[in-house]
Amino acid sequence: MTTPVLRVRDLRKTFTLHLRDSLRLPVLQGVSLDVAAGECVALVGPSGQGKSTLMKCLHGSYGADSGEVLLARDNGATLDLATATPQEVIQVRRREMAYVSQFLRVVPRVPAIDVVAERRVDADPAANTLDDEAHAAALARARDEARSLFDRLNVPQGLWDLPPATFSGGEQQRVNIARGFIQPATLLLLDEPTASLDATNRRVVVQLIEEAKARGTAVVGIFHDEEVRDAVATRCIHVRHDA
Ligand SMILES: Nc1ncnc2c1ncn2[C@@H]1O[C@H](COP(=O)(O)OP(=O)(O)OP(=O)(O)O)[C@@H](O)[C@H]1O
Repeated sequence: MTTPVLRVRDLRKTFTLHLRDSLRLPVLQGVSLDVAAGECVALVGPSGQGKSTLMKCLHGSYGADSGEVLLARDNGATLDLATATPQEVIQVRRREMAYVSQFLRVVPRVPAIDVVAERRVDADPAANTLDDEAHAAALARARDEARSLFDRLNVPQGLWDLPPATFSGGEQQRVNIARGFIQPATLLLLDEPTASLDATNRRVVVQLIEEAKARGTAVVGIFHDEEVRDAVATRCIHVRHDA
């Protein structure tokens, strides 16, 4: 078997509720899992058991009390996201790790097309030189790719050049999905990517996930929609407080 892209070892995470006499809430109590290239692991379990908390640990947003979150990097090194520095986390997020949350973090005044294209430009070495022409060419390429994703996700063309702040929930979610998928990643984290979508667009997202798996991306997701989960998951992992 090839080395997994992601190895989680005995991960423990406790929240301390400072407004409630420092009450300690142990959420992850020894989670271990491996995810290989091309696999899609679905996190399942009742509400409040720690699925989103685990995703945030995998994304390097939360540290842990103990345990490891080992990501195999493109350069052959391994990074422990549980103890990585903010700079290391930012670096792997640029090219190797993508996260699609349920909600879009909207940047005021940036048009939808650039919310998506920027993610690609940030990851493109050709765009990050002092050469203005190379940067402009990379931006033009990224915008073309963003347009084709918007097309597939049925985002109305009239919205492409508008900032997404006023878009509907489903429209914002599709911008978020396009942003998450435009840059091929080693590890793709999906937190309810189809929550606000209609059946047609759910099918497009299923196709995008299948294409990512076929490229060798390791996918971890929370999918409350069982039809989507059944279509994409190669395995389910139960997340429970007493795991
Ligand atoms: N930042 C936080 N501070 C304190 N407690 C938190 C924090 N985030 C989550 N929790 C608590 O941790 C527990 C797990 O929450 P989490 O959101 O990970 O569950 P979940 O399994 O994703 O739930 P759902 O399926 O409802 O989204 C819950 O009891 C929640 O109240």
